[in-house]
Amino acid sequence: MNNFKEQLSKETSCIDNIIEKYLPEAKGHAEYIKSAMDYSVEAGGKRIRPMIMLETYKLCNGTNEEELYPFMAALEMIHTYSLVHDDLPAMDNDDYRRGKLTTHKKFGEDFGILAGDGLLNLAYETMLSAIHKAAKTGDAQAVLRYSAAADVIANKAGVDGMVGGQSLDVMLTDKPMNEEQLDYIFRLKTGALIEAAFMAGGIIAGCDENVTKLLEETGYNIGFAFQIKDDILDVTSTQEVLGKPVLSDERNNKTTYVTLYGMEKAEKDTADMSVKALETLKTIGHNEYLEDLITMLIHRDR
Ligand SMILES: CC(C)=CCC/C(C)=C/COP(=O)(O)OP(=O)(O)O
Ligand SMILES: C=C(C)CCOP(=O)(O)OP(=O)(O)O
Ligand SMILES: [Mg+2]
Ligand SMILES: [Mg+2]
Repeated sequence: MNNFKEQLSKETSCIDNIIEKYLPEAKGHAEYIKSAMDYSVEAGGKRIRPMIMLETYKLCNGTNEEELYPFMAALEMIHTYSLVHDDLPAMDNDDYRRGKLTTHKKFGEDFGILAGDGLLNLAYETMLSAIHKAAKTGDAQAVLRYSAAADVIANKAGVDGMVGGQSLDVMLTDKPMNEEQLDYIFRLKTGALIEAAFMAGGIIAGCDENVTKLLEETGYNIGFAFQIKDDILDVTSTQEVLGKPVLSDERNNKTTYVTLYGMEKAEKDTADMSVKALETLKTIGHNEYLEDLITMLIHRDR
């Protein structure tokens, strides 16, 4: 595990460097919004989505890592935009994220909204540009793989994915929530992008539809467990460790996995879903680092 921690910190900074290259240079008339976009992404974050994409690519025997970079950056941009908007006064109204002031607190609410818009659009610009580049070289197979990955990412981020999950989450704030509704919210607001990370890594490596299905299933279990753990940490951690306010769910009168099922079941289900994910993954192949990463996610403290 110590070796894993070292590798994790190295890989996280590698991914930081990869993402940075796709961010805008803050200058000209759009300097302020570009600074807000850069600030939001560069504030930090665990980078687990691009990391999962990269490690799944390796698991599926991908051989040219660089082809994945625009898609890794795009997924982190989409994730970051979602956090910037989630923190807005109209939604969770949080002042801290990733150990720093939230984007709207630092740049104003107008630029919190615009920075999110800018990041979401930049994600598609980045993926389309990679697809166009492959088309120009005449590599039809690459165009097919890249466009299939972009299609999955777009769907999982959209109204039948993350946006849909967040919408029900917002609608049921201050209202009672049943198990089926909580399931829908967890599967979509958090699970969908994690599913996209696993699937896009596999698709770009060239895996077939059966493996893509297994990767989606893996992503579902990890994503769900990840959100349960987020609910647990909201009541057990501290702002210093988390980098974002604790007890945010309680303040917003939100039903969480912990309030609905209790802490004991929350802990157990996190562990069980993570084991399920590892079992599915093992039917595809072996990547020790990815397996350690999954185990780390349920034991994480931030
Ligand atoms: C379309 C949008 C805006 C999507 C946001 C999706 C999302 C997972 C937000 C964070 O959830 P959370 O509020 O439970 O987590 P945190 O504790 O990190 O704020
Ligand atoms: C989906 C959820 C629970 C929001 C936070 O995601 P992360 O915990 O991955 O946030 P960062 O590390 O990217 O800040
Ligand atoms: Mg929220
Ligand atoms: Mg929130």
